[in-house]
Amino acid sequence: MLSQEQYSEQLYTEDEILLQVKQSIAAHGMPEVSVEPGYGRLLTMLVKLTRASSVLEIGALGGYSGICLSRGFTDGGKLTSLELKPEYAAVARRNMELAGFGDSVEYRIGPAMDSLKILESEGRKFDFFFIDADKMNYPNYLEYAIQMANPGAIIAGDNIFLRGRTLNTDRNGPAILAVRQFNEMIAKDDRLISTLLPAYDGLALALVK
Ligand SMILES: C[S@@+](CC[C@H](N)C(=O)[O-])C[C@H]1O[C@@H](n2cnc3c(N)ncnc32)[C@H](O)[C@@H]1O
Repeated sequence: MLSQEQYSEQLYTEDEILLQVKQSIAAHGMPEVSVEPGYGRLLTMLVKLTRASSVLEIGALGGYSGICLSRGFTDGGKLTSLELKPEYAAVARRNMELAGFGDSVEYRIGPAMDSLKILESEGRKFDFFFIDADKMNYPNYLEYAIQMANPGAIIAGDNIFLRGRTLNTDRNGPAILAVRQFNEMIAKDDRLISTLLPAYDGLALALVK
């Protein structure tokens, strides 16, 4: 029997551009940990719904989520994408160009915490955040996002269940503790209106009041 996610996905026709992104990720020996297609479509919808024009992505990989986010832009928009590895950012940039978004993306290479500090010092503000990088820093990324949010901004955080490890009380490694802390912040912080979506590996969604 199909899982709920498999059932949902087989209703959609293959997306040639996103398929090409996945092929390039494999060809470069990169890990295939792009956002799940259903959440990619949700990112497009949310950017469009909120008419977000400045989007910050933490974790570019091969550009899959960058394309999904950019597809939501209405009258122009800019994606700032933070990526640790220059070789991954190069693949992401190429894929963004092939998807027609080469002129609307800016990559900042290096540890995202360093890039965030610089962006904050530049006074940058964003309408939309997609957090999808090293889990240890999820609480730090969330705090930066809240600080750099325009009112009404959306924050999305992927993989909040860590393939079940978040729920396993016998597992208490630093990344797991950090994601639990992130989820509690999302749920309890008075500056946010939020929910957690449990499909796939879990997606946290918050609106900054
Ligand atoms: C799950 S993948 C991102 C997937 C991408 N958002 C997508 O859906 O297409 C995580 C990415 O975060 C990057 N990353 C890991 N640690 C990082 C850090 N400290 N700063 C910036 N990027 C980091 C990895 O190199 C990897 O490309």
